[in-house]
Amino acid sequence: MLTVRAPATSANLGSGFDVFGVALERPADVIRLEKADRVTIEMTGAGSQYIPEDPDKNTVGAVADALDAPARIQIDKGVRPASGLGSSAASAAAAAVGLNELYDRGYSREELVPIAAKGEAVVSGDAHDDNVAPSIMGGFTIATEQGVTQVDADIPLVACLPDIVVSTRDARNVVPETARVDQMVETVGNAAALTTGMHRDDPELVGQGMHDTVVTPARAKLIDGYEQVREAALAAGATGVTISGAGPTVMAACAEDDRRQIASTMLDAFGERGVDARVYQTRIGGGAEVF
Ligand SMILES: Nc1ncnc2c1ncn2[C@@H]1O[C@H](COP(=O)(O)OP(=O)(O)OP(=O)(O)O)[C@@H](O)[C@H]1O
Ligand SMILES: N[C@@H](CCO)C(=O)O
Repeated sequence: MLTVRAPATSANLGSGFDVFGVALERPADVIRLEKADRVTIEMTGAGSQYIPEDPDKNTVGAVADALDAPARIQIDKGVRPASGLGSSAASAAAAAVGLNELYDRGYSREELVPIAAKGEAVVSGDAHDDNVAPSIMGGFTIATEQGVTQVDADIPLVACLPDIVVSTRDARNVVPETARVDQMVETVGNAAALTTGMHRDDPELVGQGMHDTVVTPARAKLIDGYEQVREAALAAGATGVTISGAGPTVMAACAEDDRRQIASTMLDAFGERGVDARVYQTRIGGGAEVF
């Protein structure tokens, strides 16, 4: 049996809607695979009771189809579904990397990105690459129609996951259809600052570049306590705060020394709203690993 660990990811980072993503050092999905006559899926772990084992409804089923690689697939979820931490993408990424190796298909990591994205299409209707790209390739990724650009980066992060469910499908329905030119100018500036910050491992520049006035305010309404948690994290030293992916996870960038304080402050702020939450003190990490 082959074992693959694929990390949770955070897409968008504010200014990079549907383009930017980072791999997180933790949490992660772990899947085990062996060749079989047909695809079967067994799920355990965080939120696994809510995830269909039917290959037509699970992200890994679409990936196995795309690679023509039937297998018995056991998935241990470290990433809760509908979290904003790329839960569905982590399984798809792990399956793409693992089945490519199991069946010796010979695809590069970059070539596996659109294959894993077929799994994402099963759950959200769209084959966007911004979670599967970092889960497969690690670091900071810029996914466009031209392909994926990857940069290794080291930025401390705090991911605070409230006990609220926001599906990607619902969160996409509230995205505004248009933006003003002044918002476009601001977004380009912030995205450029963030990209430069990733190259320099500079949490200040990354945090500054996470600011977004187009998509994030519309989605914040789906997350009870978002504004309070954001303000509390900034007051505790976060360099930037935004919604992770489609939410409800709230993501803060910070300096290493401030991470612990920011984590407890974010938990307290959700607690004051009566919302249970869990927090990951994490950082940008590597992509899927085969054992
Ligand atoms: N292997 C899988 N792992 C997780 N969720 C899956 C899987 N296969 C299918 N799903 C379904 O995908 C949905 C969760 O995916 P969704 O994209 O909404 O959340 P997410 O991946 O945590 O968030 P985001 O993409 O915003 O970071 C759930 O309805 C779940 O049942
Ligand atoms: N870019 C996507 C990521 C979620 O899968 C979104 O924010 O809708």
